[in-house]
Amino acid sequence: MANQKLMLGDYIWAKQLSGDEFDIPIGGKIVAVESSRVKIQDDDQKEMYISNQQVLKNMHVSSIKGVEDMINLGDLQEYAILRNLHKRYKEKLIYTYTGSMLIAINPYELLPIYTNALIKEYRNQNTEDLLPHIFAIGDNSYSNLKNSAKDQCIVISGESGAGKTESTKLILQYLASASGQHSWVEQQILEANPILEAFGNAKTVRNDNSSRFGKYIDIKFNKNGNIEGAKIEQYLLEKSRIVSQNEGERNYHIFYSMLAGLPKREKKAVGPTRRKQLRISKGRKSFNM
Ligand SMILES: Nc1ncnc2c1ncn2[C@@H]1O[C@H](COP(=O)(O)OP(=O)(O)OP(=O)(O)O)[C@@H](O)[C@H]1O
Repeated sequence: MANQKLMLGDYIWAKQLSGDEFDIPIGGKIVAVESSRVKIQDDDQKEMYISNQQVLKNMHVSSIKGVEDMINLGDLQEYAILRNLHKRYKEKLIYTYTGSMLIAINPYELLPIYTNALIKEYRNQNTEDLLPHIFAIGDNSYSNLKNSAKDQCIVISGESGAGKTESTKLILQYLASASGQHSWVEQQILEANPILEAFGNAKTVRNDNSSRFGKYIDIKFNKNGNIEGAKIEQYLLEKSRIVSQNEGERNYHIFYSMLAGLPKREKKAVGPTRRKQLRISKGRKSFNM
């Protein structure tokens, strides 16, 4: 874009020159213009000089403002998608649509966006009138189920620690609440989680509460839309973790819970045997058993 005049205040995309194969263009606002280069400020307020040759193009207005549904991005490229998500995340807007899909970014902090009042707000509302939210996905499924009487499916996927388990619980919380009549079946579905997590979750280097199994949850609704029951199928449990764990990781939570609850004498009898060590220090042997 060497020939086009670059103006102060313009938002541009610029090539990175580090040579890394995963490099993508960066977006920024021009804060200074010189003859052969411009200074830009990126979304983290970091300033850097970019040569005129590195400048790819002006940023589309949809990327400057940010969009709630990325179908509306003028520039539907990986770099524009990542910048949009990053920009929203910084404003604590962790949910963004891409058509009927919802992208969630793990906030790693408790945001005040899962209240009962919000559940009510998302019930039967047009998703376009409200901020993108996981409750809207729950509501969409629930409304489709009621209106079409056809089974619905929500697929939650992502890398370890992305927030799949938390998202599943939030959808269940929404469905339990939306289905109206509070019965103990709904309560049982929600309360089954801690037990399942005790047996199937463990601390890993990426997630203190990592699910080490896949889960298929089947929720049955009656004609009135009330929850009547549920079935949880588990698959691919990481069984090897029971006998060995990588450095910095743990066995399944249940073992620690059991030990924590045992009286001292019993704990000694069933607890992990201490490793025998033979340490030889200056001129004398010491044994740690
Ligand atoms: N919406 C959220 N709000 C606040 N914290 C969250 C949210 N989603 C996830 N977290 C935090 O991130 C941690 C990891 O999330 P989660 O266990 O759901 O990941 P996961 O995708 O299920 O990982 P794995 O595949 O390892 O089981 C949670 O324990 C929680 O602390």
